[in-house]
Amino acid sequence: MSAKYSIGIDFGTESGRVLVVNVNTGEIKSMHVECYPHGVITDTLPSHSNLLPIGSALQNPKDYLHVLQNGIPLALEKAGLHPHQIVGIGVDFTSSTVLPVDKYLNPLCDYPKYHSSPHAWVKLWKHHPTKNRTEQLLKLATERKEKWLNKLGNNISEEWMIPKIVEVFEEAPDIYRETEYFMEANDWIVSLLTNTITRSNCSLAYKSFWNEEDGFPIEFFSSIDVNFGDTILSKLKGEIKNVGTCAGYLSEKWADQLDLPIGLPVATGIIDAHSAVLGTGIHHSETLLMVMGTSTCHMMLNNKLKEISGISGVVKNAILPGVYAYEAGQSAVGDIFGAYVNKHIPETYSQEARMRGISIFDYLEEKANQLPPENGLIALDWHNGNRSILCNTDLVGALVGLTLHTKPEEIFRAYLESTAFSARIIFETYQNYGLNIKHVVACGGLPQKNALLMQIYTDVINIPIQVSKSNYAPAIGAAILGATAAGTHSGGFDNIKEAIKSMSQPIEKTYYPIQKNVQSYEKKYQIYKDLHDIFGMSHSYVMKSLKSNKNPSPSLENI
Ligand SMILES: Nc1ncnc2c1ncn2[C@@H]1O[C@H](COP(=O)(O)OP(=O)(O)O)[C@@H](O)[C@H]1O
Ligand SMILES: O=C(CO)[C@H](O)[C@H](O)COP(=O)(O)O
Repeated sequence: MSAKYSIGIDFGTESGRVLVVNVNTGEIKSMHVECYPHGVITDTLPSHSNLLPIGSALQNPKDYLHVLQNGIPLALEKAGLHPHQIVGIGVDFTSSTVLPVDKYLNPLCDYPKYHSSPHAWVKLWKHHPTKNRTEQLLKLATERKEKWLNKLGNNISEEWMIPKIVEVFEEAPDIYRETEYFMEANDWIVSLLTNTITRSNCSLAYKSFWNEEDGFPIEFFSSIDVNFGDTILSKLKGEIKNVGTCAGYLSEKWADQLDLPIGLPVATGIIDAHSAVLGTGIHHSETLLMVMGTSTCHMMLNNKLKEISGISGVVKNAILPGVYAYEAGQSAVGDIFGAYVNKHIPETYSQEARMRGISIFDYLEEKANQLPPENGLIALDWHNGNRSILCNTDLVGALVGLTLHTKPEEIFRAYLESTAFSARIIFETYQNYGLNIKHVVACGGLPQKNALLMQIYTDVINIPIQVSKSNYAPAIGAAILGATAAGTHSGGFDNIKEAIKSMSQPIEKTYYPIQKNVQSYEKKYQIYKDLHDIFGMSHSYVMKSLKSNKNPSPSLENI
């Protein structure tokens, strides 16, 4: 009998990856990465010269289709498989990445009349121009004592779906009216492939104020604006399905385009970081997973519900049936290193790296590795705001301790360290609420790319960090869901746990704390925390709750 495979598609911030994974062994038979031709649109829309509002992060939905249309056939060709060896497809996506579509699921940005309106395009998770509106939503929800807020870290983020939709409602009423559905990009892809309208419980619960018990908060929506309340539910309709179920079957149109069998099971979508929990096979409640790339998400599973202020949310059944999944995050990590390397490195460094045939990242890592942890520079890593636990996209980065002699590698190392300190604040918040952390696993692109970074994290948190073998844990997780959607009768699995046992990726390497560095970083971390409080508190929602005589969260009292 020929081996069976599942396709996992991971839509990231800059690119999409298609993996073909053996359902019995987890072997990655082939992989294809497609960079999005339009990338992240921050300044002007294609063929238009009007500047977009600061903080815009839009995308062209055609780029996602490109990943399907090019990526799947190329990955299959590389794998050399017969299409009937594929048992299912799973999709994960960055979130909340949202687009308005018509009743045929066509994106409104494809309509010539809307081509020049930013509100008709995909708003990527890191689209941040909606600060004031989001603050108003939070104020309103807090005043109304909305129950759902407790499970979302007592916060509303600009990175979520509803603030992005309210932005369209208020600023582009014509587009809002003409939108048949606002779709998470993840659900859009799954709905296109299956020719159904399906929504995943995972993105809805973390990003759209929906929950299993109460559904959408319709009264809250009406309190924003009666017209919004009257219209929004119909634009969010679609069958809501749990992660781990089959969303539908590959339509004839897409089967033809992708050269796959008609009727192939397609899994309900999942957020990328959540998918990585499946891909790394984490099931223990005392293990924290860091999904490290452009940003970092800190994921934990637990059978108990704890409502933790400042995290991104806790949702039951979002990753594994019956289990609560916790998410917190840092909205820029690799992005900070990338911005520094691309914009601030002297030409002499780039030349030297080129001459040695290594990347500028590797060159800087080598130089930074020669520095002791005790150097005097400390950075704040808020170049894209602070997602957890201050929940403030307005916050900005800082560098303290510069002299006339500061070298680029010192700054690079300070940035690496600052993201580790920021991660430790999240760790301590989880722990303060009773989520014990005994093991730490790291996956995503960064752990494989920068060993110094991983050693610094290990020394800062003083817990060994296990690095997953695969850079592509989210795509593996998606493939696991594809195999689960297929069921045993088609060569897949009847439940996610069985699929995880066969397909999740092993640990490749473990970093251990170096005690001398642990002590140095302990001191430095205390200074980081002081800076964190001074620069963060004046802006943060914590101050707002203090002003209104509410108790801040225990974790915040401790810092
Ligand atoms: N050697 C390196 N050291 C530190 N950061 C790096 C290195 N190489 C790439 N990066 C950063 O890592 C990020 C890419 O991470 P990756 O996990 O591959 O992407 P994504 O988050 O889109 O899935 C980019 O932001 C890039 O600037
Ligand atoms: O908020 C998210 C998950 O809830 C985003 O998907 C994530 O932060 C972006 O991921 P990446 O850095 O891997 O592109």
